Amino acid sequence: MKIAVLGTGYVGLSTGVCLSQIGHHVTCIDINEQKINQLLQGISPIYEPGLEDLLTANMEAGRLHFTTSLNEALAGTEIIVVAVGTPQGDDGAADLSYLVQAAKDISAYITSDTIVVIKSTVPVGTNDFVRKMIEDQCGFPVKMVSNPEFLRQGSAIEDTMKADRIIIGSENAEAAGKIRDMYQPLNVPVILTSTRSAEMIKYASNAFLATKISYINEIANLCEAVGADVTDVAKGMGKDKRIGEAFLNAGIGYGGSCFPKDVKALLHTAGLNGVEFPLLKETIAINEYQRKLLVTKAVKRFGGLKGKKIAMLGLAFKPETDDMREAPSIPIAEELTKFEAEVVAYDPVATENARKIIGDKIKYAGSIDQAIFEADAVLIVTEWNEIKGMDVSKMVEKMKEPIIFDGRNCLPEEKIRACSSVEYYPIGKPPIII
Ligand SMILES: NC(=O)c1ccc[n+]([C@@H]2O[C@H](COP(=O)([O-])OP(=O)(O)OC[C@H]3O[C@@H](n4cnc5c(N)ncnc54)[C@H](O)[C@@H]3O)[C@@H](O)[C@H]2O)c1
Ligand SMILES: O=c1ccn([C@@H]2O[C@H](COP(=O)(O)OP(=O)(O)O[C@H]3O[C@H](CO)[C@@H](O)[C@H](O)[C@H]3O)[C@@H](O)[C@H]2O)c(=O)[nH]1
Repeated sequence: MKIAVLGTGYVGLSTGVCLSQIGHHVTCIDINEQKINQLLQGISPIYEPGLEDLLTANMEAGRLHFTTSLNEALAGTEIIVVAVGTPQGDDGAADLSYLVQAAKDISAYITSDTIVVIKSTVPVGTNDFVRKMIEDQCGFPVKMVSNPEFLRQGSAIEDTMKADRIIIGSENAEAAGKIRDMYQPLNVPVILTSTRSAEMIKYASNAFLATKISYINEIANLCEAVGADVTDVAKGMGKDKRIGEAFLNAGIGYGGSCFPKDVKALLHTAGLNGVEFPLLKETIAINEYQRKLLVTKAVKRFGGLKGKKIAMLGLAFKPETDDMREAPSIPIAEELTKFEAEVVAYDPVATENARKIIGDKIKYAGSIDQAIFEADAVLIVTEWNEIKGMDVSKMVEKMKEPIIFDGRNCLPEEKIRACSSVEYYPIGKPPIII
């Protein structure tokens, strides 16, 4: 099939690459010329494992193209997949301005055969609204499909190629059938729904996962108070198939480009429709508390942080991505500097993106060793393999004081116990002090 993907960000690019990998002819369009120029040279503008190899292979096979020209991409195209950003607006609602612009852009190229697929995460009713907008311009009925995306950054390719399910929401059975055929080579279970249910499935899934994280974080805080170990508790809970083991890792809260904004957007939709949804308000409040927990603990341990050298290990919102959107490292850096600590941070790939957001109020190191040298304490913020795998005994020897606050419970206990002197403060577990 001939497919155009509008927006080559984390979702659009991964989708475009995977659709070409299963044999379709895909043209990806973006308004960002710099991105398209990089992509035309076979260079991925984002760090995403496995993406660049598939990108170059499919470009060489002639199935994957990039352009900034709508005409080049859309003329004669059967399927247009819209994957532009829907960031958080000032009032918590999803900002649909990129989507509205995209709808205007594509209107001129739509025929009665074209199927418009909205992959961006959009509030319930948006597909209907966009359809009406395009129909007003075109003057004939337009085929719309809501096809929300569930990939995670850091495993985008695997999540797309081996998805748990594909949601296809449409009021047009023929269009839904065609999109099902588009995905057929993936051999993934497909669920057909109305557009409104498809839109709701996306928000309900993200809000549920975010709530699961806030729940385990609250259990972790209680574990700390009563002397239990949240890792054991989560393991014991997760073995119950009705609960499941995934998303029970306690830590410094959820971040990223999706959970924070999508929970707020769902709450906004609830408010517009007269539904209180206090559960979601609590999910957000717990997360806000959790994001600053490492600093709260450090302040308590030292009785103040003025002049203390604090090493932050990890900046990206999760490992295997360079994305800094809503990363817990941002409020942590802010709090630390508010307490007048001297902060030196290290991240294997996100440093340049972090610098654009956090700026020069903290220093950036080129290695773990450089960051931790003569530090009064280490704060583990992102559980990169390099950080999990570090030699803790050697590390603490290079610090001024051997104090570690592990925001991801990612250092193996045996490595801590092998240290001759250490103070190790995990989340939701008893500290180890040697
Ligand atoms: N990032 C994720 O892991 C993820 C996962 C599932 C769903 N989503 C949803 O998918 C959507 C896209 O997210 P993202 O993280 O890929 O965003 P992103 O910001 O990385 O990418 C969006 C891209 O769209 C481009 N764009 C904006 N307007 C355009 C236009 N009129 N024409 C062509 N290109 C245009 C931008 O230049 C940018 O490159 C959002 O709705 C998000 O909520 C994201
Ligand atoms: O047990 C856990 C699992 C995750 N997190 C945190 O939660 C956030 C989100 O992590 P993850 O879900 O792995 O990454 P995302 O790429 O943000 O993916 C989420 O958001 C996407 C955008 O909507 C969806 O497509 C995915 O299904 C959904 O998992 C990160 O800050 C993680 O550190 C935890 O604190 N504990």
